[in-house]
Parts: sequence; structure tokens; C-alpha cells
Amino acid sequence: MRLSAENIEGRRGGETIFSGIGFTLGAGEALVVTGPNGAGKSTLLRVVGGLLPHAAGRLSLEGGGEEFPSVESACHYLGPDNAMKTALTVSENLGFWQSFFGRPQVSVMEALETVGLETIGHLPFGYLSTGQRRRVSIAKLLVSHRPVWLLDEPTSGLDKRSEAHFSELMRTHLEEGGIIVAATHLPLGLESVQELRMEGHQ
Ligand SMILES: Nc1ncnc2c1ncn2[C@@H]1O[C@H](COP(=O)(O)OP(=O)(O)OP(=O)(O)O)[C@@H](O)[C@H]1O
Repeated sequence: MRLSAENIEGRRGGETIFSGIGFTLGAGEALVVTGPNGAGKSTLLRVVGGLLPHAAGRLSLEGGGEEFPSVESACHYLGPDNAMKTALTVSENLGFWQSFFGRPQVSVMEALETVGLETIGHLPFGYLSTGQRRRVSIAKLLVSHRPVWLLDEPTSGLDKRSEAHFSELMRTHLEEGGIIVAATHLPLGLESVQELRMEGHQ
């Protein structure tokens, strides 16, 4: 599998935020996107995941087969806002996302066990602490199989132990042939990653 971006331009509110962005990632490879606030890191992730259009350039995925015919069909986006309903329980939220994404990988309970939250599946998501909310969002990555993980500040709010555990989950995803694109200000604990530095348009 190969994810390529060539000469991508991203716009917000009619303004060009970045242009000429390119990268190529094969199975098992990760890209860390860095840069100052407002440089366009989140925008780039959303463009790659098909959540925003790109104003110019080309995104492509080779080797996705019938299962993943397009870039966006292969992407699993973890945004900064968690995308969970606060009134639904943790398990209900994850169950929703599993049926939304399809291709179940592990059960909701197994995913919660993996992130160490198996005892709080019955609680409304809104009761959870910041770090617990983030861990539920990480569990969301595990309930359905999608090979490309797009991670926007994935470790924000995590304590050191959860951070180290998430590094392990990312390493496993890469070892299994997955691809990661992560926008972050914090080190992710991955050994060999490509780096894309975005400076933004001044
Ligand atoms: N809906 C919008 N309309 C207009 N401008 C927007 C919109 N959303 C974001 N922007 C602008 O686009 C630019 C890039 O934002 P983006 O969130 O991609 O940056 P970032 O690199 O992820 O920043 P941070 O490190 O603060 O998360 C910013 O200047 C922001 O104000």
C-alpha cells in the first residue's frame, strides 16, 4: 500500500494556508507533521482524510484493492475534539463508530481493555476526564480496521503511562502494515518517522 500526496494546496475561508505539500508513505511508514500554531497541520490531515477539499494537487492510494478503493475509504481520523456524544455511554459511542466504519477488528470491550478502561464502558462519555476521553478515542481506532491513521495531537491530555502505551499501539499498527500521519507538537515515541515541517503562509 502506498499513500501519496503531490503539490497539495489547502485553503480555509478562501485563503491559501499551504501549498506545494508532498509526501509518500509505504506500508509501515509514519509521517510526523510539525509547525507553529496556524501553519495548517490540522487542515492537511483533514484534506488527506477527505474531510476538506484540496484546492490543487493530487492525493492517491495504491494497493488498497477493492476494500480501500480511495484515500478517504482507507483513513481513520482522530481529531482533537474526540467526536463522541457526551450523553451516550462510552460503549454506545464506540458501538456507533464501529457500525459507522464497518470492518470490525476487535469488540468494543476488547478495545476498552486495551486502553485500560474496561470498567467504565457503562458511564456517559461526558463524565470522563480529559485523558480518559482521549483513551476512548484511541479505542475508536481499534474497533474498526482502516489502514491509514490520521492523528491530530493524539497524545494531548494523556499521562506518561498512557502516552507510552499509545506509542506501542502505533508501533503495532505500523508493524501490521498500517500508515500513520500525525500532527503533533509532542514526540510520539516512534523510532523512524518522516518529518514534514509546515511554516504556513505569512
Ligand atoms: N473554517 C475556517 N475558516 C477560515 N480560516 C480557518 C478555518 N479553520 C481554520 N482556519 C485557519 O486556518 C489556519 C490553519 O489552521 P490549522 O488548524 O490547520 O492549523 P494548525 O497548524 O493545526 O494549528 P495548531 O498547531 O494551533 O493546531 C489558521 O490560520 C486558522 O485560523
